[in-house]
Amino acid sequence: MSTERYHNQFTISWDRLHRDVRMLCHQLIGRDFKGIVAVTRGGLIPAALIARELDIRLIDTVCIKSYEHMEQSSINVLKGIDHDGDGWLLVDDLVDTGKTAGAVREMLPRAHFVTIYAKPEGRPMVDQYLTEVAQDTWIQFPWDMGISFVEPLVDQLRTRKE
Ligand SMILES: O=P(O)(O)OC[C@H]1O[C@H](OP(=O)(O)OP(=O)(O)O)[C@H](O)[C@@H]1O
Ligand SMILES: O=c1[nH]c(=O)c2nc[nH]c2[nH]1
Ligand SMILES: [Mg+2]
Repeated sequence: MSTERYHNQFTISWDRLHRDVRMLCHQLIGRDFKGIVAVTRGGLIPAALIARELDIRLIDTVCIKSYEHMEQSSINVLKGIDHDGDGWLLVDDLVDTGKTAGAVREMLPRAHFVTIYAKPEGRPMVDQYLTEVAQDTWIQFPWDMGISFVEPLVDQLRTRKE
């Protein structure tokens, strides 16, 4: 872990993400949305999965950057949107400090805002989320990971002793 804020890691596999998104979709079924606005980049994959489950074809984006790995800087809006979100589903992967969500909420005050994961500081910013994660935990998403070889334990210990 490379910053002071995060002491634990919560690793999400593709399977887990897919299952969690589908569980959130169960809570959204029956609502009639005009379309989805995904918060790039993290919101794009949940948005695609939600669109498939709820049969939504109209998908727009707001493009925001604030983190460089685990370090947050000021919110940089690269692309906004020309409506207030009325009738739209707004999707991001997670809410952490809530700063990104705050900026997005200002742009789309009437949208129904969902995230898959929410940490306590940012939680009040969203209308709905699936799973709460502790504030000091970094959520490691599958698109930021790769499958790699792991040395057998005995070899790891031998290397450490040498
Ligand atoms: O609640 P906050 O503390 O503002 O953090 C949450 C935001 O941080 C991440 O995005 P990031 O800026 O890393 O960009 P990305 O979606 O392109 O990975 C994540 O996807 C959320 O959008
Ligand atoms: O991949 C991520 N995991 C997190 O826990 C997080 N918090 C803010 N931005 C984040 N990105
Ligand atoms: Mg993001």
